[in-house]
Amino acid sequence: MPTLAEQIGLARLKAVVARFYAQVRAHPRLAAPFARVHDWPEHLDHLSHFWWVSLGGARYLDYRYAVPAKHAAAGFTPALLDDWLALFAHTLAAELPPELAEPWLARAEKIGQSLRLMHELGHFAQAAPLPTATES
Ligand code: HEM
Repeated sequence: MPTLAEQIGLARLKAVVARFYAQVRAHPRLAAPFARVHDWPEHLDHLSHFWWVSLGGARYLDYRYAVPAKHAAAGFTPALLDDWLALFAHTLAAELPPELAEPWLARAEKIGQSLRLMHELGHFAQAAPLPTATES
């Protein structure tokens, strides 16, 4: 049974990732946090590899991801995650047949839940100074 990554194929996966981030950069709320990305070709390479491996493909890049630190720095919030997931669902439905789009979206939703939990547990607050007792 081929993995989901293999069923999609690397070229098609890369095209989905590129289209998604083009839409992110034009989105009224997601564009601002993503303005911190300066090397878009590199970001797209890293994200394509991230999804390839997340969907069962073999690693082909020697890159260490720093997902909590980067999302803390980017100002991740649950509301932005809702925007992100809605846009991702839209891109997947436009680019892929449902039997490939649906399991990919399910994987994204699971990762989104982990990010939401990290946010709730305060992992993303470490990059910012904690409020002091005198501030209310
Ligand atoms: C399920 C949803 C999401 C997934 C799977 C995801 C995944 C990732 C991954 C794998 C990276 C690369 C990290 C690295 O290079 O070490 C990344 C970077 C980034 N993500 Fe997300 N992300 C999600 C949601 C969001 C949301 C809601 C925001 C809004 C703030 C966001 C903002 C960013 C930014 C700005 C970067 C680039 C940071 C930098 O290079 O400095 N992400 N994301």
